[in-house]
Amino acid sequence: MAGSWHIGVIGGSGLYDPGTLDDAQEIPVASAFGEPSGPVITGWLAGVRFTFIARHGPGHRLSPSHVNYRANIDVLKRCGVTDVLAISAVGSLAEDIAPGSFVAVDQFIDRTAGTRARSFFGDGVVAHVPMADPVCPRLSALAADAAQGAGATVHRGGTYLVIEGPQFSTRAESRLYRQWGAKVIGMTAMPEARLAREAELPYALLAMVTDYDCWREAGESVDMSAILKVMQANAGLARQTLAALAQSLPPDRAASPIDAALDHAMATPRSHWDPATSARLDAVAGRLLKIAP
Ligand SMILES: CSC[C@H]1O[C@H](OP(=O)(O)O)[C@H](O)[C@@H]1O
Ligand SMILES: Nc1ncnc2[nH]cnc12
Repeated sequence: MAGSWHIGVIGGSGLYDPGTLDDAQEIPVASAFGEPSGPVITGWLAGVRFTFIARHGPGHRLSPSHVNYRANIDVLKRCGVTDVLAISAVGSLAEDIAPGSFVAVDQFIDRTAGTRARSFFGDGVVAHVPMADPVCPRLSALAADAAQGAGATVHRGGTYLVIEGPQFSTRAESRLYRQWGAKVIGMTAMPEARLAREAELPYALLAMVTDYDCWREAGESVDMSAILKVMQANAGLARQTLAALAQSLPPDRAASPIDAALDHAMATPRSHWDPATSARLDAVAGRLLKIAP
């Protein structure tokens, strides 16, 4: 069934506000999963609704390990977002992916420490969603086209290696990740992408390349001051990408298979759902809760 687009944007390092949105307002949205990273801003661009949240919060006070990824996705779902576009600063693991360019990521390798809450499920309601293709190809292509239209150099496809951080990698790690075929490295895409899938939200990630990490022979290492310079230049381009995306979205949003990701994922029959857990899942699994058990 076709409907309207409502794009949720998660702004990463350097992107702490969405730029000018028509009718922008901060809306109070509480999550059953705790505090989101910061204010939720909603508004319009070219007649398309956008709702924005800054991943590290105002003033970048949350480290990658302390972002409440569940609350962020849950509040976007509660706002009625249909699709999530994540924007992230990353290091490049490939010579041809230069700082300043963008990568429309299509795969992830998760090397986080396992301490981040990475599922909405458990506690008496068990689900296993497929993650073989973690990125929505439609949203990713639209975002890549929009970034290109805004003037960015865009690489389509590439694996994002997610480390726990907050320290950058050692050279041995960085070189190992290249052997694994990863193209970019960052600290935040997991569990964000997993949670978006559980919430039946098509997810795409536009990675803004800020550095070459530390794998190159020349001996340079990653340096926050160099990263900050690239991030400042990229933030404007990211906002222009949102404007270009709004202009280019098809007028109607055709349904995506990801909108029904939970259909074949539930291990626990509805009759056995824990009542407290199902109350917390009123947004994430709201579609299933509306169907008679
Ligand atoms: C500022 S460099 C390290 C920092 O930037 C990235 O965050 P985000 O994905 O939110 O843009 C990276 O993952 C680290 O958290
Ligand atoms: N080299 C790098 N490693 C991890 N996260 C990053 N974010 C930006 N550059 C990065």
